[in-house]
Amino acid sequence: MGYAQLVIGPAGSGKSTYCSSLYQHCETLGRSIHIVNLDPAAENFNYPVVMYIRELISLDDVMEELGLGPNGGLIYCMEHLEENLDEWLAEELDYYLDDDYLVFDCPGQIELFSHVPMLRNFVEHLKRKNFNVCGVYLLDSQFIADVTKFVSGCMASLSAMVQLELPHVNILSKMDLVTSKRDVENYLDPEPRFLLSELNEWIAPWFKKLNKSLIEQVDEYSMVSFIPINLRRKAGHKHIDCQGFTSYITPFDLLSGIQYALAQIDNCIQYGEDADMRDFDADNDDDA
Ligand SMILES: Nc1nc2c(ncn2[C@@H]2O[C@H](COP(=O)(O)OP(=O)(O)OP(=O)(O)O)[C@@H](O)[C@H]2O)c(=O)[nH]1
Ligand SMILES: [Mg+2]
Repeated sequence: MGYAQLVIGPAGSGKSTYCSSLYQHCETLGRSIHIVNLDPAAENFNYPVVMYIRELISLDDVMEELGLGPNGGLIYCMEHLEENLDEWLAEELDYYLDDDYLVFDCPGQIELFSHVPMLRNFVEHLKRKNFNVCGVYLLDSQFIADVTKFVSGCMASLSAMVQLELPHVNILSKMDLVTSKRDVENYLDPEPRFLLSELNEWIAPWFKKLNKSLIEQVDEYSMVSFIPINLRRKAGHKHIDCQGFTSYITPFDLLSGIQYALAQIDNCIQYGEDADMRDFDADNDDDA
């Protein structure tokens, strides 16, 4: 049994930064994770990779040789990955099976996980290879600055969840950029009624029915809850909250977000439980 996180989310939402922070966090814990970069446009990232899609195909080559634009080129690269799943990925994955933990850093074009089928087929492939996979959706904290943005962010996350059919964890990234404590409290685990009344304040009255059904959708899937993380601020930096209180960021503050997110994700894919069960079975065998 293998374990995997599929790290997705809109362009610039902090996916690659999350992957590198997760790598560092696991390194300090002495826990092994392997990162795979699936972005054919990415030239620089701050983590070691075990697989890198540019070894298979690169966006620059595709754009140059086929005369495609960046988004058409990306779709072409992902289709190429899909066609080569059996050769490239399966061959590489064979090294990473038992109890291995892979983290896939994906490109930020949301069509890849909202309606085009490549990532879904990719996930199916991982499942067939006996991987437990969790979708980790990153949303930039600027989405909570205004309720209309927030609802659109939720809908994009929801469409990824429906399309990929995976256990799903939402992360609100770049929390250091949020200055209003009220926003944080209202949006991390928001009440549908709160969202609806805020939306109705913003949008013309004839959209009320639409607002209601949007919020009902979000509520029905009970996915509107976000784990906040801040990967930018350095320990020791001064933080002044909205009420004017000054505090200093401790290394623990920085760690706690990613630690909590990892625990939630591990729980979704039952990481650790299988090992516990094996230990339990082994103990029972010894007793017998
Ligand atoms: N302030 C702040 N900036 C962050 C944080 N996390 C990421 N960033 C910045 O956000 C920008 C985008 O981060 P990336 O990690 O490259 O985002 P991405 O989702 O991988 O982007 P694409 O792969 O291009 O879609 C970079 O300038 C990061 O330094 C954070 O917690 N706080
Ligand atoms: Mg990236």
